[in-house]
Amino acid sequence: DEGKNYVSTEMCDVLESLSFLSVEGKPSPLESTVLSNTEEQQVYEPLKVFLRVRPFSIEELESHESQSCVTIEDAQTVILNAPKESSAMKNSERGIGHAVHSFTFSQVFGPETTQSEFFEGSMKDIVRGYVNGVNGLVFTYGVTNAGKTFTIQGTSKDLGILPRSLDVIFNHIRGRHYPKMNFKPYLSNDVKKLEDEQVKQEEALKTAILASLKEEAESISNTVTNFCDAKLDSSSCTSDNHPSNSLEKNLVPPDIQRTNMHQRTQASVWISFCEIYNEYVYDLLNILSTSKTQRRRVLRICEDQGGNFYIKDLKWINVQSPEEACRLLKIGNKNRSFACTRMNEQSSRSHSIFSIRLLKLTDEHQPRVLGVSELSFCDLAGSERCNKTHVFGDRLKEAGNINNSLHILGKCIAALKQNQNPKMKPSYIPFRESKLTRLFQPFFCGKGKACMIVNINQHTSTYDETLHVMKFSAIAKQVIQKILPKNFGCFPPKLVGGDGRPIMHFDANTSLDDFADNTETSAEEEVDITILSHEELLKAAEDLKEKVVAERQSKLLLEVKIRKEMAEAMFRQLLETEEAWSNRLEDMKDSYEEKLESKFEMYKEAIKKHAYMCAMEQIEDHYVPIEEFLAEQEKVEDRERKILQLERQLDEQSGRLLALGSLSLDIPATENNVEQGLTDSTMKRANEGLKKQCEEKEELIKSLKFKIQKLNEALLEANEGYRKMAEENSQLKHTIMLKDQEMDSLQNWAKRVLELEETVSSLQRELEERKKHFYAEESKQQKPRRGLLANLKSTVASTANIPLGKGWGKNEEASPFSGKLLPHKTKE
Ligand SMILES: Nc1ncnc2c1ncn2[C@@H]1O[C@H](COP(=O)(O)OP(=O)(O)OP(=O)(O)O)[C@@H](O)[C@H]1O
Repeated sequence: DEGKNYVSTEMCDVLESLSFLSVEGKPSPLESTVLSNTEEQQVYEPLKVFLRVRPFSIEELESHESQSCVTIEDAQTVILNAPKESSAMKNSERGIGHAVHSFTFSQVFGPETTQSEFFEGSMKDIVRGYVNGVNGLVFTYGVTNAGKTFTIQGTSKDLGILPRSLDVIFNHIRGRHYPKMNFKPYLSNDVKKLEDEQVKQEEALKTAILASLKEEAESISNTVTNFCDAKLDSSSCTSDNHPSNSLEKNLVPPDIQRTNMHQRTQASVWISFCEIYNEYVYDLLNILSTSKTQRRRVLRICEDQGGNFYIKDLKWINVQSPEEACRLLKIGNKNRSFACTRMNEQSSRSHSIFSIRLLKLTDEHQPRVLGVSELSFCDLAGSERCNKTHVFGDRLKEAGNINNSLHILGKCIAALKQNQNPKMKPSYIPFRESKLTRLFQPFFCGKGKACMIVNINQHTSTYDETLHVMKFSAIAKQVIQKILPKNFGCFPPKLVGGDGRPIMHFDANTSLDDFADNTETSAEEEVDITILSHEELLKAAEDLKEKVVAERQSKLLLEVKIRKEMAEAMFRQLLETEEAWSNRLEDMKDSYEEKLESKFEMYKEAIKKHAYMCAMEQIEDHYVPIEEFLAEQEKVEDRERKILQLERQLDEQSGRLLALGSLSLDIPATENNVEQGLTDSTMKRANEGLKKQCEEKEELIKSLKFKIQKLNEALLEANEGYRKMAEENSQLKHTIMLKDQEMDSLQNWAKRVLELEETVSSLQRELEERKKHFYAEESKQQKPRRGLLANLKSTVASTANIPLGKGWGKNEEASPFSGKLLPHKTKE
């Protein structure tokens, strides 16, 4: 199945034959066809894992180290035999694991392999891909003293893969080397065009860095010359005068070399060298002052828009020859050891990364950038584990960090392996969990080609660690890499000016937005305190204390401010709540008052009615019929009229008497006396009658007033009664409300109970069905049984008229056989 993913070997060859440095900005017709389909651009191939077994040193041979641990079976296979004292052997004796393990690799290089053989056998693809524009990563993995640094850097007499690769690269670009420094690598894959002033700064920086190793410059150039001389002597050399040419010829296909001669492209080579120590990144090309108080600057890992990580502010130095590059390597090593000496550590305690960036430019008056490719060599720290090394303090911290980053590398590789299996659930690849894996990420995500070199020694004392390394590499070997072969075709570099702003667009799709500020993964400046002296640490502690105090104060102020704001907010909320409640209270009061008033009116009416009824009852006792009253009234009126008439008559009579006064005094006087006597007596009677009636009426009025007073008192009493009733009424309402709430909750519970009952009944039904199904299955299975037990069971079942399965499952006590049969069934 994996084979389906691979583009055929021919396709790989075609892709690789498209030289990164041989085209003039436009893809060749062949390239166009290859790149027209995105699927076709991708090449899938397994991660190359090479094993290199270190030879025993003279001392080791003299101390009679056991030589039976590692056996090279063939060019791909190696066998590990656990020595007696190893944990692997002890475990295998206890039945855990095996004492012998076989591992396969892309290629196994035995102890007798020379540096040159190893380079040719392992680096061909990577360097060829690199000069063709494919990014490359080579990392060495193994325990301390296994030969990792020897493999990458080598010695001055026996150069490792790094100086050899440099030599091949420079030979490849010979005659087309871009002499200026005005195009510089920028961010992860971009190029910055420098102003003249910046170019001068670059040159000054380079001179300063190289000057720091001036005294050793001679020996470096000797080293490279030695290497060339060595190559001249080697059997692999051809008659070519330049030894490196022969090496290049072996690596770069002849057709590419031919093509290159006629192409007008140029290349600019830039170098960086850094280390990751205790999860801090340091630039090894920084000029370190001799002052012990100077701290090394910690660099940050940032992420560009494409999600690629790069080291911010890492120095990239332009090199014009492999000698210069080797000098920078030496300076980096010196800086590393200088820092290490100050920290009293060994070189293997950090991961070092040496990178070479190749910028492809057009050969014009004003060159354009065609592509960027990067080749990185990573010398990983020794992979031994803390428990084995018995370390404490700083060493334990180092070991922890190393183990952690290697562990995360292992996790990433395991996740990559798992993700390429379509049957398995894709898992998260924890690239971001360590600085090392962050920097490795692009190489495992199609943006480069990685290759792993596993270094082992044959020591019995480190057998368990070596076995661990081998197991790790066995997983790594199964990882399939997806490679997008044309770096500049897939990830076109952006060109920015000295100020970091874009100055040229390489294609129509590139916009200014693409140059937005990159995201930094860590916000704070990191400082590695492990490199400080006691006094410095005390000072740093004091500074930190002050910072803590200041921080606490600011936090306190902030807290006070927040609390104040919260209190204000709460107060506002309380006021609002209070207002809302008072409004509600007012509304309630109004509504109750309305209700009370209406009730009060009702009761008033009722009381009025009642009072009227009572009054009517009382009035009945003194009832005077209206007709009688009217008749009496008429009588009174009649009498009043009569009185008036009599008074008028009296007036007339008196007038007449006055007129007759003079005529006859005697007679009229007598007549007058008689008439007056008559009138007086009549009036007296009438007055008496009237007085009597008036007295009677007054008495009636009095009694009526008294009744009204009584009625008023009754009304007051009724009011009081009404008030009490209203109070009772509100209490009753409150009680009813509480009861309603209880009722609601009871109803909810009842609903829940009903639901649960339904669930239980459905589960019971399901259980019943399953039981039936199970019994049916069981009886089917039992049918073909022939034998005493089967007959016995069927007999018992038929006799007891109980299904056999049920008898076992439910009626164990009822069946005499059940006790014996049940355990048998459970076993089945
Ligand atoms: N293939 C080899 N042939 C000869 N000598 C070797 C070989 N490999 C390693 N050595 C020697 O073994 C010693 C340890 O090698 P080296 O320093 O490269 O180990 P290392 O794995 O890088 O250790 P560390 O992790 O501590 O840096 C060195 O003296 C080196 O010269």
